[in-house]
Amino acid sequence: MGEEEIRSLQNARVKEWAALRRGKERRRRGLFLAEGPHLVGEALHSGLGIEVVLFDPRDQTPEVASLVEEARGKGCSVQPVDRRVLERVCEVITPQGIAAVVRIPERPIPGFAVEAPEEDPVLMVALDGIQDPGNVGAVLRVARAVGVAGVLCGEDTADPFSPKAVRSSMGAAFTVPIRQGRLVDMIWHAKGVEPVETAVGEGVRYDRWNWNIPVMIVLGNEGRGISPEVRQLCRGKVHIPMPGGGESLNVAVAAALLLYEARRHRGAL
Ligand SMILES: C[S@@+](CC[C@H](N)C(=O)[O-])C[C@H]1O[C@@H](n2cnc3c(N)ncnc32)[C@H](O)[C@@H]1O
Repeated sequence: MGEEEIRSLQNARVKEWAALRRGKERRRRGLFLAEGPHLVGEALHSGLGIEVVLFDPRDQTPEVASLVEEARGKGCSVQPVDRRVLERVCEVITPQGIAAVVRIPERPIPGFAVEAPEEDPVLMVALDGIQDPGNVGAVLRVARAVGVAGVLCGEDTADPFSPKAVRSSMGAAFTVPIRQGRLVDMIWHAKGVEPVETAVGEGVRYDRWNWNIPVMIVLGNEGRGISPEVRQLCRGKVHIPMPGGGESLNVAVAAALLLYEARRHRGAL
């Protein structure tokens, strides 16, 4: 193979990797990008399928060098690339010398297509039209900390595998079971799990709700809240009091308060 041919093949691969910055391409190929040493490390330690680890051999910190060694030891494909290739592929301005192309995980969600254990009532989260990937990532981060069974992301919710959501989840997107699709259909599918609406100033105070049953905390869009069609499926409504005033809480802050309260009620903290 001539040099010209090798260069054009390499260019085609770089184009394919860079295309993963687009949601449509991620879904079509079932792949996403983990950018920087922290996320590449999380991807390696979470046992995800790694297509290829890209690193800049001229900018190897000890952290990058040890990740490359670990990836090689696990039998992953490892590809040295120029710094400009990393910059072209990644969304962050400084990917710190390493990135990985990773397979989107499909982890089973108890109570959703697979049987849930009776002794530990399912705690799930549903995101209805959360637009900011930073908020989606922050919800995933708290969902992992609390130990939820899974997070359902409606089709109008920002992609949890976008570079920004993955970054703000700090790798929680790799381990929390996630499903993406039409939220109404997914709520129907989660049989025996009670969807609970969350809304400012409406329904029962969140610390007076019975969290000891299988429950799905439904969180709404940053502007309009939960859509009417999803509201219709909810069997209860809770709110977090805001005695100091303000229009509402940030959705990830609300998620944290609600999830920790549910866990505390179950005596699991
Ligand atoms: C920024 S708020 C949306 C505010 C929207 N204007 C409304 O009235 O629903 C985004 C989401 O965060 C959650 N949320 C925010 N503050 C809340 C509160 N005080 N009690 C319960 N949920 C809250 C709800 O899920 C809400 O749909």
